[in-house]
Amino acid sequence: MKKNSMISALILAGGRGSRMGHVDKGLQPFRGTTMVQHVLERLAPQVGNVAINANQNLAAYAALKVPVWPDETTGFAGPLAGLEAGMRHCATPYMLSAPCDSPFLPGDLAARLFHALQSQGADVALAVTQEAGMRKQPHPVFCLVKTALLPVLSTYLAAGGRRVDGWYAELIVAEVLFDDSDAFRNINTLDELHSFDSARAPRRLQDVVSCLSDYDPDALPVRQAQQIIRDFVTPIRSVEKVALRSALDRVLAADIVSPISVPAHDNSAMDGYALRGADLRPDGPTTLTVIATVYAGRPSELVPAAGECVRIMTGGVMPAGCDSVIPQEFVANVGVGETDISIDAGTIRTGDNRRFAGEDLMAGSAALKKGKILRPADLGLLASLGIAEVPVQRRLRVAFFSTGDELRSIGETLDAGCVYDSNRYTLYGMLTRLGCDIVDMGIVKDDPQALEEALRNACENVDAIVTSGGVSVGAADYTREIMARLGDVTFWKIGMRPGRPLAFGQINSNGKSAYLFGLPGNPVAVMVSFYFFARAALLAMMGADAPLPLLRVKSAGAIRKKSGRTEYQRGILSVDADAAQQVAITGSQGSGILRSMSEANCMVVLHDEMGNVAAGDMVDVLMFEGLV
Ligand SMILES: Nc1nc2c(c(=O)[nH]1)N[C@H]1C(S)=C(S)[C@@H](COP(=O)(O)OP(=O)(O)OC[C@H]3O[C@@H](n4cnc5c(N)ncnc54)[C@H](O)[C@@H]3O)O[C@H]1N2
Ligand code: MOO
Ligand SMILES: [Mg+2]
Repeated sequence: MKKNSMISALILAGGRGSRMGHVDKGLQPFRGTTMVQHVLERLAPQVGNVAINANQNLAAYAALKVPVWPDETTGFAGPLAGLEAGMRHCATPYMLSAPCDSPFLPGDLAARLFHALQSQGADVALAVTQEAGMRKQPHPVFCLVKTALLPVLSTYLAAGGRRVDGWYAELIVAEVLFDDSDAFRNINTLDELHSFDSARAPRRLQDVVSCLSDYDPDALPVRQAQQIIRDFVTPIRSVEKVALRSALDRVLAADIVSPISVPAHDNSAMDGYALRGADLRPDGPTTLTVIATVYAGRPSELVPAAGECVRIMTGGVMPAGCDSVIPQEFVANVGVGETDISIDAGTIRTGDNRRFAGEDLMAGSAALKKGKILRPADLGLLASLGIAEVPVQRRLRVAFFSTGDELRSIGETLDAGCVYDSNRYTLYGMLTRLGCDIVDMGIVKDDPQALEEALRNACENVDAIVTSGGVSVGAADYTREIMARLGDVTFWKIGMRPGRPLAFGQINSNGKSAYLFGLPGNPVAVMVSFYFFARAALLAMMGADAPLPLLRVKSAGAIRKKSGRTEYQRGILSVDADAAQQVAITGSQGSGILRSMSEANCMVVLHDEMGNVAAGDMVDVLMFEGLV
């Protein structure tokens, strides 16, 4: 991100911190340093210089080696007094402000506000965010103002004005929509501070790994790699409300408690006659008089007396006193005008064909749990509760690219020795099906500068990055070197086939960070590593709870397998002559044979301890497709 030397930044740290128990917010410890230091580190690369507005503990702020300016209007007059102090000392034509309790602010805040201010001829540009289905949320203290407005601000303050939006009402304001509302989160209470600190604390991989007694990055068992990844990633915390249909395949962000009982009344499960079970004679036919008809949606006030019944349709509300329904095909209509019915002894028992109020969902009970991925049945269930909008996790943003000089995109000439890039298409498919917002960054050459640029660019814009290629030990594989330089990334050789090399960690650029999955280049290896490492991690980041069930199936033939490593063989599950399920592997299992994946409908998971498999042995299988 380029610095804009026409802008000075001012960190607003002048408040009383009353919601934090009157502590100085900016100086609160946060992730190894202080809140204000985080804000400073995010702003410094964007602007010419940074200063702080503070009214207490001035020496502690001055220790950050930036100028500290207290309010000139007395009595903790709020953020406008801070802006006034900042503008009075500001030597540049523009001043950017941000509060000291917003440690996640965007790396492009200055650039985007500046662009909007200039292009719209505005006095002030401020950040706004909008979550789907919600109203726009302005963030008035994340603003860029023209320093020349100082006299206007001083006049407003002198007249007793204190509200930031009140002052803006006198100005031309440009609003800039940022799509990451997480970035503007401010931390108001000590509780929030502590929960952020522990929940999103950037742990080092070293700390996670040190919990394992027998860690060997060059011979890491699959289960250990999965555990390290699971322990390292943390869920995103941004929630949005969406209309029910848009919630399909999204991750539910809060428990849903049933506001009503479904069904709301006892009702009939059959078209037939509602009756009192006590009227049924055990020793001979029962004759009952039909006194009315009840249709679904049209409850009746009638209360049948002994010896009476009511014709009822499926879903019709059970009349008071009735507890059983006889389907109409089991009765004989008798009597004059067929007003009576006759039921043979033993045809039904008391309570048959009656559906109870709340038997599907009881008012006040948990209908759906947070973390569930909403499938068609869940949409229906929510609809049955009359719920029109659902809180879901915001979509995870994932960038991906392929690395390698030998790669060509489809549409390009396939030069000698080159291959078409297929990994970007398998990754596109897998990420899309997982419900991620994807950014396809194309092919990146085996060139250190291009790789660094691509990784930094991705890091500043997404939650996670998936790359393919360059993670083994080849001479042109710069990927490892650059990844390691940009953050906390580890390189493993995992005890598995295919997919042995894997890079995993977190990289940083301009105050932003993103998780990184450096998958191996071989076309089958990239898919297998995605399914068995990246998938679970991305789901965990989405806050989703979606374990994969393994089926146990008979192997149709013998399979060669080395013990001491996990092998993921591509298989076809079918039924044999006795209608029993069996699985056969799909011919050549090389890591470059993508056909083996395409022909397969499942993966045979052969665990570490297993050796060769004989025909008829039971093996674990993971199906590629679900029902929908
Ligand atoms: N001396 C060693 N060599 C290799 C080892 C090893 O341990 N020691 N591991 C092998 C294994 S296992 C794998 S898997 C690969 C992984 O290699 P890289 O991640 O470095 O990937 P590349 O070298 O860039 O490419 C490998 C292979 O895959 C083709 N490829 C790459 N990207 C794509 C793409 N987007 N679309 C289609 N095909 C792609 C590439 O052309 C190479 O053929 O390393 C082994 N070597
Ligand atoms: O593990 Mo590599 O994936 O064999 O090609
Ligand atoms: Mg390589």
